[in-house]
Amino acid sequence: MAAIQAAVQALFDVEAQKPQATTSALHRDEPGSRRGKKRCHRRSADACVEVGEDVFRLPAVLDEQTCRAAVNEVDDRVALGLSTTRGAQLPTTDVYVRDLRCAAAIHEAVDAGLHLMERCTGRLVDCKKEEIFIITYCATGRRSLGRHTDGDGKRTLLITLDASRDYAGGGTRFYPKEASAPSFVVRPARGAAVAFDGSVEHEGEAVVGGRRHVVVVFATEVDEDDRRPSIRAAQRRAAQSVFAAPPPSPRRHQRRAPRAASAYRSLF
Ligand SMILES: O=C(O)CCC(=O)C(=O)O
Ligand SMILES: [Fe+2]
Repeated sequence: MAAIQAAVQALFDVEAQKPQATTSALHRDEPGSRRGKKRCHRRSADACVEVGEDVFRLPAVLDEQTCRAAVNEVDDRVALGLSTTRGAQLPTTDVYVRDLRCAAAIHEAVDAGLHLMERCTGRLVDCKKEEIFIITYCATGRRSLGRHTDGDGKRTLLITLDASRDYAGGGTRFYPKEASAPSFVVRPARGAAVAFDGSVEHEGEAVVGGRRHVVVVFATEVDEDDRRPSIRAAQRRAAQSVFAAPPPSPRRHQRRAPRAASAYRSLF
């Protein structure tokens, strides 16, 4: 068990790295794939991939149950008229995460996502938890969000809460800074995310069926100050909790130790 714990710890002790252009788990996360339905602690924390300049796909940081709970609560609050909007320029239907019963789980998932963002970009970012919101689109109401940037110096994390079969259209379209590069759409699987530099132009594609819900986090780079170690440690702990399998109970562990150990190794 000690060896397993050490192996898991070693993963998270790796400080910010150059962009991870791995692969596999990501592609298995594509909408519609069976793996998209598994719990996020079964995914590799390294499954981030740069899909365009300064645009990264991240693996699932939220499990299906929490995604469903959040979607239900958001829809209830919208039906009760308890939503906000971002304003005339970018009209949206938003609900603050801080108002949801599952807020703690989403905040932990956001911290895990911010940890992965540091691993992708080499930059430590943080956000104000009370400002995180969920934007909801539906075919018969607010269905899209016009082309915009989120601002220089900002890093945006968007976590998808719906399975791709729950809505038609939708996704985030990116317009690369390189004018000759074509735009592209990212539609992460439920619980998975996309992270990007806020200066990259993007838009919320029109939803033409069903509903789409996205957790929106505007993060900023953390200056070289005393808070860095504690912020980094908190994000690393969140990633450990999200990606590491829960420790087996002592009795189960005694019975099944060899299998558990190999399962851990194949995760990381
Ligand atoms: O819905 C999306 O995919 C984009 C959301 C977005 O860009 C924003 O909330 O600023
Ligand atoms: Fe945006």
